[in-house]
Amino acid sequence: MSLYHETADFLTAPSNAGGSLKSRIFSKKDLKSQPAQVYALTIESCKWSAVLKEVVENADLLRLERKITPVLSVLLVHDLLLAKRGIALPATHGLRTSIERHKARLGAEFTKARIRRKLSSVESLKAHIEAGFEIGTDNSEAPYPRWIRINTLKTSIEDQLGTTFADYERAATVEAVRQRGSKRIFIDVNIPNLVAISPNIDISKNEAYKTGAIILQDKASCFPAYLLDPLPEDGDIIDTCSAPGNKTTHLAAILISHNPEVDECSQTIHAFEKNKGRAETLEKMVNVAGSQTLTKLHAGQDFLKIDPTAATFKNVGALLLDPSCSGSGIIGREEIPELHLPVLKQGAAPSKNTKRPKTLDENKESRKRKRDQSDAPLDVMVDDDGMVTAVDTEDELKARLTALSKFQLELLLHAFKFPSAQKITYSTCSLYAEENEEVVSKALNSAIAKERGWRIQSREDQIKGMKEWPVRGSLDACGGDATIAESCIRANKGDEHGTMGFFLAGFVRDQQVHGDIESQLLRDERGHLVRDLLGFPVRTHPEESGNVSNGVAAEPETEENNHLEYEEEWGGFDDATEEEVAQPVAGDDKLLGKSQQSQVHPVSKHLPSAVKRRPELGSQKKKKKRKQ
Ligand SMILES: C[S@@+](CC[C@H](N)C(=O)[O-])C[C@H]1O[C@@H](n2cnc3c(N)ncnc32)[C@H](O)[C@@H]1O
Repeated sequence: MSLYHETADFLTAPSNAGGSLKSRIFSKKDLKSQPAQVYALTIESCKWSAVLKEVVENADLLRLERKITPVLSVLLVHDLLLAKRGIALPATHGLRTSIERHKARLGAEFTKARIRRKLSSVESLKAHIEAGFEIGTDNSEAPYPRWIRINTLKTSIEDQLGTTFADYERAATVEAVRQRGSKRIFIDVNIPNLVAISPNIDISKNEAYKTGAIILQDKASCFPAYLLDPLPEDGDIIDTCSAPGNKTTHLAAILISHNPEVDECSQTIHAFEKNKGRAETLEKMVNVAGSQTLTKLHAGQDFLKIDPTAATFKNVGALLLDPSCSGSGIIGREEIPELHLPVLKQGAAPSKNTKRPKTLDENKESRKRKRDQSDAPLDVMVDDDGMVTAVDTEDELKARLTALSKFQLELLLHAFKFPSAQKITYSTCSLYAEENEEVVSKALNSAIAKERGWRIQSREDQIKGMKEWPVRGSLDACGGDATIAESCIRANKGDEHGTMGFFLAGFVRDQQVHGDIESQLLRDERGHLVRDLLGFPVRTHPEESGNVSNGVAAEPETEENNHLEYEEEWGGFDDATEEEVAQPVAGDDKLLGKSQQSQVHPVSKHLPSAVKRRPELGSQKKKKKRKQ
């Protein structure tokens, strides 16, 4: 099948799959063409389709070439007129010859289309298209604006408003930027340094984008790093599942916002990414964003396999968990730019192979229908790692969600084990309660959470923008616990806030209260426990509390204490995890219904409840590394 037929299939297929357009194209196994070529042709042809529709209609191509469908005509005429190498088919191929024999006529109509727009050259027409001005026939609201995070490691919001966005009209609401054909900017009220611009504008060719000064990142995807808010006293940070790196680089920007002197910042972000290919993307993103000096990449490393008590992680005070999930909250088909299809002129008989072309209104209707169908049962699920799973039945969906949630819980329980950790965020871009509130409830009910004093970060203890965010967790999915539901943060796909579907919860603990025994134990240079003659671990300050045998008597013997010794003997083998994963589920709703909209609590003056701690890192060593 040719590049043109394969691309036409993506443009006309009903959208009942999750995942972004990109992931659907790149994960399609039997694609004959290069996925990158299919993706580029889809996007570019849509962008140019208003002009190409005019060209094809005025050249009367559909009447003259009955075998060419409206979608194929847009794709082929796009390449004939605009691609460097023309139509990517052999010179004798039927599709190519049926377009090329009208080359002169199509070229003349293209020139007329440009002149009608009062543009002096093809270059100025290109600039006009890139700026998104050609969506004028449709002023309807698009479901999503384009969210852009200003990367404060490289620039400031003031600089960007004066340069990249200098000629944008300022919008007071996010609704105002969603209007197609507009050129507006909205400054977000919840997340600092975040803006939304009109959806038709392609910013990817802009210098600020290419240099990493601005980063395309959905508003909801900015929630986790903002909620975690790593402060200097939080020490090092772990991003457990990092690629492609949106949240890793956001963490770095927040770190520096609290430590304006980059050289003075002694904190490290440990960025784990299990998949080596994705780790390469992560590295590129970290470099482009300018956060490489703050980030230690653990490429190809599985976070679940690291020892939380290792000396390298002894200063880790905060962890961000954004694990693989079903990806059901990802904005899928809606991201495809509007496609204008040519129609046959009145009176002309439709060609044999051409279904009656739809009018613009009909197209809008069918797109709306396709969007509405996105809640219908899935036949394929594309997760946010691009993994495709066939899901024909409710049982298959359930099995997939069970597997994902088991992994997600395991990850969260592993994060609870870091001795100095006091803050954790857990997030997914899934709409399913199984991967969200239910994971949170199971984690809170786990033995390790209770032993180590982990609790959910209440809404009133959350950072301002998250406390004020109105969409909260599902009460049903939290087993009727209003405090937990209120503490959970959700973002709905397709509501008035213009975000992707997302879930987030914060966990905190007070080190003084839980009296973490591990931090009181003496370790040798390799991080192994130092033991006395009887084999008991020795405390760092034996004069205060004696050895651990005394400590055990003073503190109740816990599974965790036993666990510590066990881990020492067996090199980190962890038998508690499976047991904890098997904890019963709180609440048995299978799929999440409507998100709960709650009243905003009065602004509390309380500090986040996690007790702060000074990092103990040798900053000299790091300063050297950064200068290299
Ligand atoms: C949802 S994506 C992360 C998105 C990322 N946080 C961002 O904002 O750009 C999940 C990533 O976690 C990686 N991953 C999954 N399991 C992992 C594990 N056990 N350890 C480290 N990385 C893991 C996947 O390969 C995938 O790249």
